[in-house]
Amino acid sequence: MTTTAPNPVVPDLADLQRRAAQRAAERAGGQDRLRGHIVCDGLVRIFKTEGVEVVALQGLDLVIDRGELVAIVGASGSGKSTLLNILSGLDTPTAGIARVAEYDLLSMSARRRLAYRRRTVGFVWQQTGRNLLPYLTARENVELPMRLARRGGGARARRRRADELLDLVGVGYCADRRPGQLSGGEQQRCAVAVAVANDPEVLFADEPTGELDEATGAEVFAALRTINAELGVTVVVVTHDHAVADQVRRTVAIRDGRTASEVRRTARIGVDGSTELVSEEYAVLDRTGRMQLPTPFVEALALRDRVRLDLAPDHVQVRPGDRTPQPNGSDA
Ligand SMILES: Nc1ncnc2c1ncn2[C@@H]1O[C@H](COP(=O)(O)OP(=O)(O)OP(=O)(O)O)[C@@H](O)[C@H]1O
Repeated sequence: MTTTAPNPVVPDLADLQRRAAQRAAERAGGQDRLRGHIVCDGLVRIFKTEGVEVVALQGLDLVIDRGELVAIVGASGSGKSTLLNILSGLDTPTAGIARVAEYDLLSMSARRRLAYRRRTVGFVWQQTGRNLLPYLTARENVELPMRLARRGGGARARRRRADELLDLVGVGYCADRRPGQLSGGEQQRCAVAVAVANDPEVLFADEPTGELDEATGAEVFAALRTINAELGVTVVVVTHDHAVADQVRRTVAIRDGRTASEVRRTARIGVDGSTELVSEEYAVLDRTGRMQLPTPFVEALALRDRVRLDLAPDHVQVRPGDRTPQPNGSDA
C-alpha cells in the first residue's frame, strides 16, 4: 500500500486577501468597528504633482450603515470630493481601509471595479450636463445603464422600469423630453432615476443641488429621500446646502481630510403631540483617541498650543493651558 503525503495547503489569492483584511481589521480595533455598509478607516489619499505632495485625506474614519441617508459637509478643499471619488470607484486611495458593500476599494481588480461601478453604486454629479446624455430622452437616459449592464427582461421591461423610476422621482411627465427641454431641477431628478436604474446598493451625490435655487434644490433632495425610503438605497450627499444638511438625520463634517464632527437629529414628540427634530453635535474620536475641537469652541476661549485636560466621573474638561487653577477651584 502506498501512502501519499497530504498536500500542503497553498493559500489562493482570495485566502491571502481575506487574511490581509482580517489583519487590517484587527489593527483597526476589530471587526465590530468595521461593520457597516460603507467603511473608511485611516483612509489616506496623497496627490503628487510636480514633486509636491498634497495630503487630501489624512486618516479619515467613517462608518455608514445600510439604509442611512447621510450628508457630508466641509469647507472647500477639506477633501469631500476626494472621498466621494474614492467611494464611487473613480480614484484609488493611497492607504487605509475603504470598503463599500463588501468591495475592498484598495485591492479590487479593474474588472471588479467596472462591475462595482455598473451595479453596486450610482452617482449624481453637480453639473447637470455630466449626468445625462443630451441626445437621448429622459426615458432613454434611464434605460441606457440597464442596457450597458445587460439587465435581463428585454426592452419592454427596461422601458417599464425607466417609467416607474421617473414617476417615483416626480418627473414621469418628462419621459419623452431631451435634457435641453428640461429645467435644471427636472434634469437632476432624471439623473437620480438614471443613477438607480441598476438597483445600486449605494447612491453618491456630489453637490446635486449646487446649481439650483432653493425651491428646486428641495425637490431634488426630496427625490433622494424617496429613493432612500422607498428603495432602501444608502444615500451619501456631499453638500454646501444647509437646507439639505439640516434635513438629514446625520451630517458628517470633514476638516483637513479627517472626519471632525457629526450632527445627529432625532425626532421627538413634543408635549402638544407635534414632532420636533432635535439636533445634537458630536466630535469624532478616532481609534487612537484623537479628536478635533470645533473652531467656535477654540475661538471662544482663545485656546492655543496646549490645553489642560481634567477627567471628571462622567466627562472630560478642556481648559486653556496657560491658566493655573487656584486653591479655591477658580482659574487665575
Ligand atoms: N488631482 C489632484 N491633484 C492634486 N491635488 C488635488 C487633486 N484633487 C484634489 N487635490 C487637493 O486635495 C485637497 C482636497 O480637495 P477636494 O477637491 O477633495 O476638496 P473639497 O472639499 O471637495 O473641495 P470643494 O468643496 O471646493 O470641491 C485640496 O487641497 C485639493 O487641492
